[in-house]
Amino acid sequence: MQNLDELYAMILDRKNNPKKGSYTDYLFTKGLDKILKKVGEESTEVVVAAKNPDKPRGDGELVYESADLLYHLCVLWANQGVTFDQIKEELAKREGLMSEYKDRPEIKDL
Ligand SMILES: N=c1c2ncn([C@@H]3O[C@H](COP(=O)(O)OP(=O)(O)OP(=O)(O)O)[C@@H](O)[C@H]3O)c2ncn1[C@@H]1O[C@H](COP(=O)(O)O)[C@@H](O)[C@H]1O
Repeated sequence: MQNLDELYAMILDRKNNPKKGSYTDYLFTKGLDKILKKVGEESTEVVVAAKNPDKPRGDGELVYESADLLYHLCVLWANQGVTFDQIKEELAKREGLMSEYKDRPEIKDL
């Protein structure tokens, strides 16, 4: 079982100790533009999977594509020197934030 902490740690290890033939190493070697292209593609695939639950994997399609996106996001963070702890700290700062928006006007259809 691999949690996000472990996945990020493994990706960082690939960055610091390049392993020939590894897909993660391939992304780091290609660099930022390639990583951004993959994050963009995988984001779109998440959207398509959510809109088309009748794909071969059914609901599993969204799970599969979401995992792909999370992996590529972790590669982007590692490439840019952003730690997973920073992401968690940012999320933690937002705890309880919703109450600040309780008087926000209802969102109308765009
Ligand atoms: N979680 C992942 C993971 N998710 C997706 N992918 C790869 O992401 C790629 C996405 O598929 P695509 O068809 O979009 O891309 P592609 O055609 O293979 O390649 P390009 O389009 O990028 O040229 C696939 O090659 C997947 O294998 C991942 N590769 C690695 N991991 C994790 O990273 C670990 C180490 O992997 P390596 O770095 O390969 O040793 C693995 O054990 C996993 O835990």
